[in-house]
Amino acid sequence: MSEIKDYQLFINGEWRTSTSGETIDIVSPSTEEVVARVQNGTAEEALETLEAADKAQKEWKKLPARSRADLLYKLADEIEANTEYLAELLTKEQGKLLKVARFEVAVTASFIRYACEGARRIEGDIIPSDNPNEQIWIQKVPRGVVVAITAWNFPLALAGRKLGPALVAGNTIVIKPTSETPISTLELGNLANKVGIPAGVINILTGPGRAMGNALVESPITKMVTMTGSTPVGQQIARNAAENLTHVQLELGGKAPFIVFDDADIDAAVESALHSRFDNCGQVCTCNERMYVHEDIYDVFMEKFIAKTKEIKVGDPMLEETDMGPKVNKNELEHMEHLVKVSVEEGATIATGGKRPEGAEFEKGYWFEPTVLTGVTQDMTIVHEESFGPILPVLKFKTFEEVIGYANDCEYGLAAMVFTNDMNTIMKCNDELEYGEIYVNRGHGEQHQGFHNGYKLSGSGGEDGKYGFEQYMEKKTFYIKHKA
Ligand SMILES: NC(=O)C1=CN([C@@H]2O[C@H](COP(=O)(O)OP(=O)(O)OC[C@H]3O[C@@H](n4cnc5c(N)ncnc54)[C@H](OP(=O)(O)O)[C@@H]3O)[C@@H](O)[C@H]2O)C=CC1
Ligand SMILES: O=C(O)[C@@H](O)[C@@H]1OC[C@H](O)[C@H]1O
Repeated sequence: MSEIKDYQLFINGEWRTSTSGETIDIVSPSTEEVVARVQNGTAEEALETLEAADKAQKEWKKLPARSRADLLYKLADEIEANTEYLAELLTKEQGKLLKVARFEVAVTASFIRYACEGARRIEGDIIPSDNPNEQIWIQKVPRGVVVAITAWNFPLALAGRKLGPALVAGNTIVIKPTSETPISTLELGNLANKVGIPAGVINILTGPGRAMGNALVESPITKMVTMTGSTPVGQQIARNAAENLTHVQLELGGKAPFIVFDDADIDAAVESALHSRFDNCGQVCTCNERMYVHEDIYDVFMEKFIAKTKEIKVGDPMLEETDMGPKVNKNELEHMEHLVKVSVEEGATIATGGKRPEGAEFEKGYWFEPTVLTGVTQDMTIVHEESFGPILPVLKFKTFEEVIGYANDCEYGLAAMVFTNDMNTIMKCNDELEYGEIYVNRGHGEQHQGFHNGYKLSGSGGEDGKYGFEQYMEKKTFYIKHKA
């Protein structure tokens, strides 16, 4: 049994035990052991934190953006300097491979550094007026207090992705990590104090979204909510924020199609399809959630793909040789079993996987085999419901029109992946696929300078890059008339 660490709320630069007297156990997905306890914060503590963040923002926004960035560069350096410690916490709380957890820590620092590069690019406009002796200035100004609500699959990176641009723009932030995986995020509080980020600029509160989350979203002090998570919760947040017309930025669910045309580089497509489905146990928003393979190459493709899938080593995420760890919790594991059951009932065939692995090492933990379903038709549940796990339904197609129709037959619109070497096909996919992010001849994986933008029920507002940075600022228009 490993040591159980108790965490507190991080409010206005101080660690505080909640007056609720209640804690939430954080359970390792690999062992089912309690690895930490976090506070179940109260609505009163949410309000107190928002007030502290609001007060701190009045001073924080006066700092030159470059000075704000200097402090955040130091935070990024500290995150990097604590890679092993933070990575082990991520593996403990989320079950991700230690090598992927190290990548997540690096990405967290990288998200923050990328935001810091924007400190000298907060540009406005000076526009000539129709009136004599008058100018029009449009300035970009911070919104105020930003509430950031994050999901469990990349908890630390999602926090960095939001706090970076929020703080460089001159806002302060209250982060509410998911109750599933909050501990690596909570550690940011210690690092913020260490590098001298002023009290109240970064705050971290824990507690169930329906209580703590609601309290933060519904307050008029909150001037922006940025949330990453499921579509139903995103919709609820949008409803709760509507009362104050609070600006909301949502990164939600997905059901990415992975399309392999008959002229694709088959080996490259197999490799990308494999990683885009099974990395992080399939818990990535842009994952290959359904695969369409042209009938002319289906047999040769699937022989290679299924063989590679069977080679995936499921096991202890702390070990270098492991390829895939567990699902994050019991509910998610049971959701996998449910999806396979429904798929088979609807006529699908399990080509490989489909159940919990056997063996002493899998007695405890939320393990599921990498699963490929064939004989799938477009009307099946698994083609439309997000699995967010290691289950891949595969369908055949004949024509371009047919597969585009299948791909767009979806309530989500986050990401799509396409393998072809034909430029006309690529351009037609760009024109016709209803997705905010399209990957051509490669698997998923955003870059900071891009724009992570979900269509339809996959979100609103978008994140990353210059357009994501813009979300964290308001515009102020200034009409200035002077004496002739
Ligand atoms: N588009 C993207 O970039 C990404 C999308 N996702 C999506 O996230 C989902 C999985 O993540 P998961 O954490 O389960 O998502 P959830 O939607 O269950 O939770 C997301 C966050 O919202 C909080 N929350 C829940 N209810 C409310 C509420 N009423 N008001 C405010 N906050 C609330 C949760 O807190 P708590 O857990 O404490 O209740 C959590 O911090 C998948 O659908 C996946 O597609 C995941 C990663 C990236
Ligand atoms: O949120 C996700 O699932 C992805 O956007 C993921 O989060 C951080 C990584 O950089 C992305 O792969």
